[in-house]
Amino acid sequence: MTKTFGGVTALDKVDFSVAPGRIAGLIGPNGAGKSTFFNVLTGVLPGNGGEIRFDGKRLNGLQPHARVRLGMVRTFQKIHPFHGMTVLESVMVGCHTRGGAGMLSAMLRLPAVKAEERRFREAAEAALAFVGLGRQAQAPADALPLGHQRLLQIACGLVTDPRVMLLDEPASGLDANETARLADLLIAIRAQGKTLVLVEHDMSLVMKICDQITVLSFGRRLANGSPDEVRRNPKVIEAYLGSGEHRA
Ligand SMILES: Nc1ncnc2c1ncn2[C@@H]1O[C@H](COP(=O)(O)OP(=O)(O)OP(=O)(O)O)[C@@H](O)[C@H]1O
Repeated sequence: MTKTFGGVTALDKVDFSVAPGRIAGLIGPNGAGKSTFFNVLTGVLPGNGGEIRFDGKRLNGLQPHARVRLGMVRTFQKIHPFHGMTVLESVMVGCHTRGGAGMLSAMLRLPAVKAEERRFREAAEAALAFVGLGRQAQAPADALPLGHQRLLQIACGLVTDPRVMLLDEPASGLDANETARLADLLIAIRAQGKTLVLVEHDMSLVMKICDQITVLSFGRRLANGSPDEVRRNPKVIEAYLGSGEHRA
């Protein structure tokens, strides 16, 4: 994958792959290209070169919602809860990416729509229970503390029944206990056979749960391998020490 912004090469022929049912970490100092990578992968930004394949299917040129329908969802570092909605309603919004009933049927409230809404509600309740927010279902979404907001984001992704989840700094702002709970949750999601790709600055979390780690630096792939291989790689140590971001 290659992506340029004017004269800046944010991604320079970055090679990345992850097998089903694995957790991949994408790390690198500030400005390394991690967010750009997610943006091109999800179709928010067009790439300038390269190819994206998902389960053998070429994704280049597909709109973001089409990629979600194929089973690729993303959570964002910045949280934008739906104002005026409950936690449960927020998760139900995500269900509409997999809904079958059309807009007209929805407006006429045909029986098929009611049945679908019931299915959405059940799926949303199951996703909330899975992330540990079952008891908060009726709370206003924007009143949740940050740790719960992050779990809500994950529930919103899970309810679409994705095959791959791209998580943008899921531990950002969490304390040690909340991060430990998040680690358990991500491992439980992997146990369901789902694939996770994690952009994260919390090195202890990345080292603990990732099966593989790719390190970006100045838009290039600096290293790729197991947590142990990456931790011992002198180029990685230098990139982090040089950036003053050594938080391992
Ligand atoms: N929309 C844009 N227009 C111009 N340059 C951009 C744009 N988005 C990113 N860049 C540049 O591309 C490079 C990679 O940025 P990116 O945000 O992808 O890095 P990052 O690894 O996600 O950083 P961080 O850890 O700080 O989020 C940087 O040099 C950045 O300034």
